[in-house]
Amino acid sequence: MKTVRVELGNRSYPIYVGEGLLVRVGELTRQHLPGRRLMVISNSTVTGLYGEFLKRNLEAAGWKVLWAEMLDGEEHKNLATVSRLYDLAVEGGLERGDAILAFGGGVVGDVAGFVAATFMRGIAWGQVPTTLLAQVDASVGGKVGVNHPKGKNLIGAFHQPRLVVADVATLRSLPRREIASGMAEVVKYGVIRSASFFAWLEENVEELLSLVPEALTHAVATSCRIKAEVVAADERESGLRAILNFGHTVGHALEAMTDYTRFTHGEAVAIGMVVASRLARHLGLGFTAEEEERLVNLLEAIGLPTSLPPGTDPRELLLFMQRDKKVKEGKLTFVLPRRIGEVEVVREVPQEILLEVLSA
Ligand SMILES: NC(=O)c1ccc[n+]([C@@H]2O[C@H](COP(=O)([O-])OP(=O)(O)OC[C@H]3O[C@@H](n4cnc5c(N)ncnc54)[C@H](O)[C@@H]3O)[C@@H](O)[C@H]2O)c1
Ligand SMILES: O=C(O)C(=O)C[C@@H](O)[C@H](O)[C@H](O)COP(=O)(O)O
Ligand SMILES: [Zn+2]
Repeated sequence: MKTVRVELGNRSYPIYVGEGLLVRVGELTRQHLPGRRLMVISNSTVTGLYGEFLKRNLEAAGWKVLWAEMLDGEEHKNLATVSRLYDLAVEGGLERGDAILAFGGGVVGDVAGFVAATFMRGIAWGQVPTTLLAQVDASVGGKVGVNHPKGKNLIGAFHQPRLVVADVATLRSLPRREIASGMAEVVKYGVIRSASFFAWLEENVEELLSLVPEALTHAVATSCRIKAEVVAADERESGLRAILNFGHTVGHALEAMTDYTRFTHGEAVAIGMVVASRLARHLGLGFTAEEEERLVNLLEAIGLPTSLPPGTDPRELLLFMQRDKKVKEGKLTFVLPRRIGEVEVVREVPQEILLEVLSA
C-alpha cells in the first residue's frame, strides 16, 4: 500500500492506494471518521458489484450503515439528486456528528461531497473511489458539487474529505471506456507538472490498459501526489490550482453542450487538451509540434478522442465556455502548455485565434 498525504494543516488527510484495500475500509473509516452512523452514498452499478461486501465490512467495524443509492450517470449529477439524498439523510436520522462515505466514481464523489458540505452546514466525509478517474483526481482536493444544465459544476463548495481509500482491484470491473477516460486526467498530470511521468506513461501505456496492479498503483499514487502538492499550495484556486483545469475549458463546454450524455468527462478533457495545445502553438508559447504529436499519440494509444466531433459549431461552444468558472470580467482563461511538464495560465486569449483553432 502507498500513502500520499494532502497537507492542509489540521485538515490534512491520507490517500491510501493499493490492491485489495476494500477489506480495510471498515477499520480505516473508524480511524478517520467520527460518529456512529455512516451514510454510504453510491449508485446502483457500484452497489450491485461491491455493495454487500462493503456493507458487511463496515458493520463488522461497528458502523450503523445507512445505504443510499443515486441513479447512475453524469446527467444525474444535479440538485434533484442532492435533494433526494437530503431526504434519506433526514429519514435515516443522520446527525451532525456522523459521517458520509462516497463509494463510486467521480459523479458519486462530487454529489456525496456536496451533501456532506451542506447537510447540517457540513459534516465529515470520506471517499472510496472506484473508477480510475475518481482515484487519480475526483476523490482528492475537496471540490464538490453538481452541474447546471447550462454549465458544468456551477453549483458547489470546497469540503475536504477526511480520508481516501483507492483499491485498484475495483478497477477490474470497470468498462474499458472508463479506464481510458480516467487515463485522460493521468496524462494531464504529466503535461502540467512532470515530463518524467509523461515519459513513463508513454513507456507503460500497455501495462496500464491491461490493469497490471503495480503499474496502476504507481500511476494512481503519482497522480495523487501531484494533485496533493497543488492543492496544498492553493486549496481554493486563487492561482496555481487552475493548472488542474488544463483541457477543461473546452472539455466542460463540450460536456454541457451535449447534455452530459455524449462524452465521458475524460474524453471531453482529452479533446480539450489537444485544443489547448494547438492554441499554445498559435500563441507561440514554446510548445512544439513534436510535443503536440507526443500528446496526441499517447491519447490515441489510450483510445481517447483527440478532435472535436464533426459539425461542432465553434460559436456555440464559445457560448458554453463563457460560463466557465475561470472567466474574469467576461474574458476567457486558458491553461496552456509551454512544454511537456509545464503549463501557463493565460488570460485574455483573443477570440479570433480561439475561433480559428476551434474551426480547424
Ligand atoms: N471533484 C473533482 O476534483 C473532480 C475531478 C475530476 C472529475 N470530477 C468529476 O467526476 C465525474 C466523472 O467521474 P467518473 O469518470 O468516475 O464517472 P462516473 O462516476 O460516472 O463513473 C463512470 C461509470 O463507471 C461506473 N463504475 C464506477 N465504479 C465502477 C467499477 N469499479 N466497476 C464498474 N463500473 C463502475 C459508474 O457507475 C459509471 O457508470 C465528472 O462529473 C467530473 O466532473 C471531479
Ligand atoms: O481539482 C481541481 O481543481 C480540478 O480542476 C480537477 C479537474 O479535473 C476536475 O474536473 C474539477 O472538477 C474541475 O473543477 P472546476 O472548478 O473547473 O469545475
Ligand atoms: Zn477533470
